Amino acid sequence: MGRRAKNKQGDPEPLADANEYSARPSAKKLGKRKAEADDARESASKRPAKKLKEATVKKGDKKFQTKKEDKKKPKAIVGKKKKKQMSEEEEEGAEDEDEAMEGGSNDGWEDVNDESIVKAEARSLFRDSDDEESIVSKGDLDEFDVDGAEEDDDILRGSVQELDLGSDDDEEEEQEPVRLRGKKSKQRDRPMKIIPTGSDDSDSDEDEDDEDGPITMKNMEARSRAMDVKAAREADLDAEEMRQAEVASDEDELAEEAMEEDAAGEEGDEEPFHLPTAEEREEEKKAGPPQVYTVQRRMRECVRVLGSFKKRAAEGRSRTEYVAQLMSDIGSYYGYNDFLVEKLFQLFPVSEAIEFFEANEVPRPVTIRTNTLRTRRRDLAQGLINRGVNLEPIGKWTNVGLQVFESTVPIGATPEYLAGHYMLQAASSFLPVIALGPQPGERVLDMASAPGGKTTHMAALMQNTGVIFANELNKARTKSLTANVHRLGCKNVVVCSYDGREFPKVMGGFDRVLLDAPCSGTGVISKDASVKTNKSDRDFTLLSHLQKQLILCAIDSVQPDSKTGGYLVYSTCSVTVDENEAVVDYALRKRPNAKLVETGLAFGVPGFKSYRGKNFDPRVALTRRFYPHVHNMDGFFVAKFKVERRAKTAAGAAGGRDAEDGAEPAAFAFDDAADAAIIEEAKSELKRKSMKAKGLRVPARTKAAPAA
Ligand SMILES: C[S@@+](CC[C@H](N)C(=O)[O-])C[C@H]1O[C@@H](n2cnc3c(N)ncnc32)[C@H](O)[C@@H]1O
Repeated sequence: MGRRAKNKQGDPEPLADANEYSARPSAKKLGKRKAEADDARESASKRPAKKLKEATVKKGDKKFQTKKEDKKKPKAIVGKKKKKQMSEEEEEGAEDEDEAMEGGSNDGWEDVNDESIVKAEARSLFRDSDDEESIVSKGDLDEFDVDGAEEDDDILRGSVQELDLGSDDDEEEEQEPVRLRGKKSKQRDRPMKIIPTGSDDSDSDEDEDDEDGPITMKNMEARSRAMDVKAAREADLDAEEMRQAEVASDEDELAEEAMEEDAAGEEGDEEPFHLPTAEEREEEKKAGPPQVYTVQRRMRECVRVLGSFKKRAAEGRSRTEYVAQLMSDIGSYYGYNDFLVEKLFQLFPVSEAIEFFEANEVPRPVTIRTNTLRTRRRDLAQGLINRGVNLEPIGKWTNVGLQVFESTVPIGATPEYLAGHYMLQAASSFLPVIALGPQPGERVLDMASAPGGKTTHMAALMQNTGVIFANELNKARTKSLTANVHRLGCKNVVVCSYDGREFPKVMGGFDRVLLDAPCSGTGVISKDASVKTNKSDRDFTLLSHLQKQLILCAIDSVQPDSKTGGYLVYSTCSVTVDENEAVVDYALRKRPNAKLVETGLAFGVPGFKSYRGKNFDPRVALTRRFYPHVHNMDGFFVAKFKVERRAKTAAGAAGGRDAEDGAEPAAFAFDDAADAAIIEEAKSELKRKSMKAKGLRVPARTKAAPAA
């Protein structure tokens, strides 16, 4: 995977890939963290400008054929195992390109101003779009329709190394094209004359001419025979390619094993690894921060041992000791406080935890959301490309997102930005709005809305109809919210400033509610490193409590009888369970009329059904988690509820919370009563259990359990 591809917001991997990720050993990478992180930092916003030049490929160019053949290669050729090897080669390739750009006439940025390139680039931008925009755009771009249009797009989008970048057709015959892993393309081995027919005495030119000529009674049989032979030969060649690719794959695996052995050999030169005892760790702490090299090596060793404990652990040492050492080293290496390291470490299998901490050191891709109230994505892309912005659609899952790779202008100050054509917005922030799916004409509440990324997205989806109440507790933050609402031309938004916990008292009966809750921000550490050290246990307790209160109010603000909706989406930019699954589970228990439903998001990892001995409602698996190391986006959580009419319960009647009559419940009066009833019941259950354990006679239950 190339530098660009590595940072491109490609279609995020499904869960299966997350598992695969977790299975990948990370220890090897540790020693190279600095270099890789620096490289990634640099590349997160870059892609080789040569891509623009690739857009100049013409119809009939041999590159099309090369790419077409490349497409046939089995996946093994570009499998994950080769990532490292490929990225090294691609870097070399990228350097070559840079040199070419400096010295030659093919300066990538000059190319940007070439209208045809801009159009060709724009064409590649909208290939995956499945929205109206793409339908509209098609006509404009028809002039670029050439044979093998599919392949054209692939060429424009392909990794640089996969392409022959020579711009001169004449030269191409002589030049050895740049190939993946320096392997010779099988395409080049194909005989020029591909149809050895019975009438082989004729020269190849004639054959070709003949092929293009009209089918006549006379040549029909020969032509049919020739086609059969051609098909058979193609099949042979494909089989041969497959075979060779498999051989290549095996060779790569052997090479990788050899590299691992070499590395082990090098390590063998070092002193044997010794896991410090608790006392030694204490002494080391007193002596000041350990050498980076020591920490790196220890982390590598601990991950290795924990990955195969029985085989590799030193005699007499426990798993807990290795884990303790590893967490301590992660803390000092990445700069987290002990509390947060442990909290985050516990979320993943060991090697995946390292991937997560690593990913937090690398910035996420810069992404923008097209404001469809003002423009279309293709027009925006074209305008920005004209200004020297190198961008591409984020992925198939969004038809409004663009990823910015490089820009000669500040993205937050272009005329398009000032005119409200886009919002600078993390890709993960699109997700809750997509999940909520607000409809035109609806009445929507955004309970915690500043600075308005999601509010303005919803306004666009609702086509400026209906009404969105954009609430924000912090008055100072309503300024940026209001500014964005104006800049993006949202006319259906009412900004208000209440504590979210006052809803639905202030206002209720919404078709849809978004609660993008205040959170610890453990999903956005790459943006705000202060989270690493400024969060304590108490913070999480308080936040979780606030989130639980807010979610109940959000549920109560939904109109269960909504003709079009009746949904709530709860989201956070945190990955901790206390702020996510625990809150959702609490809401399910407290509000039996709220049911979890599918988020409708095509990717993401299911929420935890149980965590550290605590079992959640099994439906919690319908929620979705997003991780920096898996999806290359901020850590995020999304849960979607369908709110139904409340059934009359004893507890509801006692608390006066009965929506059967359509009255808005008095938020806290009811909540307290309902909570008290549940607590009371839990206490009596405990008492019953304890009496039973003591062998005492247990009295009959006096109260019916609340509906599950
Ligand atoms: C995660 S941010 C919201 C981001 C916003 N949804 C967006 O997309 O731009 C959470 C917001 O909740 C606000 N907030 C905190 N406590 C609140 C409360 N009790 N009621 C309403 N808003 C609150 C914070 O000031 C913060 O602006």
